[in-house]
Amino acid sequence: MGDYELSDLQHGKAECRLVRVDRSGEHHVLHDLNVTTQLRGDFATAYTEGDNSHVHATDTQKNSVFALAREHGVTSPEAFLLVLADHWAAQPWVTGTWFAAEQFAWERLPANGHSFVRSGQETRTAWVQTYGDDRFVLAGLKDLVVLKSTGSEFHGFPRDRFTTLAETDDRILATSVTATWRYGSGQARPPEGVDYDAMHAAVRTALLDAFARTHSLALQQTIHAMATAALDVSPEIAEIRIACPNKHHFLVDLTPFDLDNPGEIFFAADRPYGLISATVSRAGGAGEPRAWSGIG
Ligand SMILES: O=c1[nH]c(=O)c2[nH]c(=O)[nH]c2[nH]1
Repeated sequence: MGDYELSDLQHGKAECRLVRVDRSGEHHVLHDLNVTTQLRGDFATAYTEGDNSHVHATDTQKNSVFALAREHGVTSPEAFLLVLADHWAAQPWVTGTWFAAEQFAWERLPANGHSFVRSGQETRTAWVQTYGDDRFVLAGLKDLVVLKSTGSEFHGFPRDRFTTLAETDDRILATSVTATWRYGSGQARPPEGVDYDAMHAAVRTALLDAFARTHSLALQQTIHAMATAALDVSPEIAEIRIACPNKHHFLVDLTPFDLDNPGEIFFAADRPYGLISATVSRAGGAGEPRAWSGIG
């Protein structure tokens, strides 16, 4: 047998679907989460020898999601993941943890205080990672689909023998935003007292506003404008990553039908699509690659 090294081991329960009904007020409040747990630590002998004496069963981890939700409630996904992190980081053989949550939005129906309709196309996301006593909190959203029907140009790109794309000074710009930002200010700890719900709402608004207001010369420029608008929301946001597919809309040639097409009829292609991303951080701020480890 060769000489091999084992690394990057982690285990946990993926996609625990947790719904919590808060009945404390006059109207019920729903939190609908998809929670993933992962533990890192001294678990090598489970892999090399099948010795499970250090393995916190993924079933136990799943149970902790539901029981800790009952004990601590769920205010925001970030706060709930911090509860899980504090619990698991303190267990034997655990040197690090990684928790992720997707949150689906529900809106109360007017008829009464306990009927809901799923609202919002996008999903709110959150991650907490621990390395010993260090804590990192990331928040974000995905599948935020936006479109502007003018105010977008694309020209000045290099032309070579493979280039066929026409330059345009008026096109549809459409994308599905994935944005992830890190709360922090230098120390490997999230800032104290962050209102994660309010902050999330403010960043979402800033992203949408920047998308709408930026007269775009490239999706790249729009991404940069959205990222800087998000950082402008609060000094508690240290860095943000944005990834956007360019959902191409091609003007259809209607001349075979003796029709003009003054920017009215488009073919919405679903693939291939451009895929454009960037991270924007505060100048001089320490990047924290550990906070992003494992996050796509
Ligand atoms: O905004 C754009 N950025 C690109 O990099 C690109 N490439 C492309 O073909 N169309 C576009 N549009």
